[in-house]
Amino acid sequence: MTQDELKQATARAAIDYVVDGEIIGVGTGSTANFFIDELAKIKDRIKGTVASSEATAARLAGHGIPVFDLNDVDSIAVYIDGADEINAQGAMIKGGGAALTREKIVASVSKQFVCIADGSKLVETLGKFPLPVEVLPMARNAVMRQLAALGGQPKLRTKAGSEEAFVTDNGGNIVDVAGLSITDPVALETRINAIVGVVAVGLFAARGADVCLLGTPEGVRKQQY
Ligand SMILES: O=C[C@H](O)[C@H](O)[C@H](O)COP(=O)(O)O
Repeated sequence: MTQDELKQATARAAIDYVVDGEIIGVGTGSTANFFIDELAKIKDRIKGTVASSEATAARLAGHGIPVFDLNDVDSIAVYIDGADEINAQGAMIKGGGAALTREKIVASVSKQFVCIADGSKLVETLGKFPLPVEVLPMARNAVMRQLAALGGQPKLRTKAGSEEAFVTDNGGNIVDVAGLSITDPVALETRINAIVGVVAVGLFAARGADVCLLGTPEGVRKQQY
């Protein structure tokens, strides 16, 4: 099976977690896109969605699925999203697609977090994938110095094929921190959150996944935390 087929299988399995008549939180990225396409097939069963990025909102709307502003919603039954890495405890690195801040907000108000990922995302220790951190543009160099002091190698994310800083949906920049071996994800998340100028860190550990649906050649493996 190709990686895309594994992503599609896990996205399909996530439909079992959709709660009828409720609002569903929807993540960002290639795996989340497969989920959106599956959700479109049962769109009449749900009240609507809250999107974690402009790209996700556009794809949902393209399928005719209602997208609500988070401020107009009281509760979200379940949040379904991919990950760049996930460990055996359900802690994740996210933000490869630069959507980490809105993803974290939507996840934080959702009753359940279902991570959908192909098997390559399961790791023993988080950190091989450079850790994305969203920063306010005026603070990026100051924040990068502090991230270097934590032992990582921070690098400003640039627009594809350009030297210009990449700009998120929120007007922020992204710093990717390589070289971290994250043995205590909750502690590092707390430490980076405390740096002034950081908008959000792509460590989802204090609020990790409740369930992971991992696509493997032997089928979709379910892990509950
Ligand atoms: O910002 C992007 C998100 O955190 C994604 O969930 C993450 O990058 C995984 O994306 P993909 O499903 O494309 O591997």
